[in-house]
Amino acid sequence: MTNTLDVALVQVAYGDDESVAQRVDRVCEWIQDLDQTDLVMLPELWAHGGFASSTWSSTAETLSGVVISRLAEVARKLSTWIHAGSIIERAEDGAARGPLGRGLWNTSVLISAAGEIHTTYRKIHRFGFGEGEPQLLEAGEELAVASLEWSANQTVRAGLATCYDLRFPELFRSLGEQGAELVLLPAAWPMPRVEHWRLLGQARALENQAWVLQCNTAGTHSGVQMGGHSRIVSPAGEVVAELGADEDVLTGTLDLDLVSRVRAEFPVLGDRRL
Ligand SMILES: O=C(O)CCC(=O)C(=O)O
Repeated sequence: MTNTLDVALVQVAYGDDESVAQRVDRVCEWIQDLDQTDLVMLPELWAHGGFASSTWSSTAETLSGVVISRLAEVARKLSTWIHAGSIIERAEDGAARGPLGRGLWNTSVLISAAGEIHTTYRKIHRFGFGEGEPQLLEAGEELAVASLEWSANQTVRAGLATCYDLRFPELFRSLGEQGAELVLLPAAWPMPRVEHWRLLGQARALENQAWVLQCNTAGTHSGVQMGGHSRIVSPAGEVVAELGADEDVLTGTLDLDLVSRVRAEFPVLGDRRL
């Protein structure tokens, strides 16, 4: 039996006039209307706003807040894994607040088909060159590789990375060393650099011989036009499917056995000099 994973990447568009609560309602309804799939994926900070940094501290929530609770409910109802994209995570009362003492992170959350939080990943590389994320958010310090199982003998090891992380190949290499055959990358990547997004997504897939799912944001918010072009890239670095710039859903079926076939046919990873 072949090991396949059906995926739906939800490229959410938003502006400045929709509240977080309205967007959560809209996106949860949208996911429930999708055809049955094994994994639904959302963009980085789709609820809190990728570049809405002036409101992050007021809209931030804990992992048991509204965004994740609502998506967990949907995952349970549909019996589907949901990669929630990321949220601005606020530390629980009394929990460690990180070196800046802010207690806020850009955290990706993978929810199982049973509606449980399965894996979290706090974005390691903060974007903004001293402003925005590095000023307001703590940096993540731990890699995350999750084992997903969606039916008998259907499994994959998936590494988590977020947006700007795409520019740091050593992170992806480390995920591969921990067994990642697939990388899940939600983003709020701007239109002016969309060619970097496309080039680097293919490079990360090709050099690690792993599937890469890039789920970006659409629309314009906080004065920044988002790039869209969510895509599915194969372990051979080929773009299997790609969206345009508008709000849309990208669906596809990943042949997970392709990872071992590509690695056996062209065993470049074995020639590394450490
Ligand atoms: O690296 C880039 O060009 C965009 C990164 C970014 O927008 C982010 O990490 O939020």
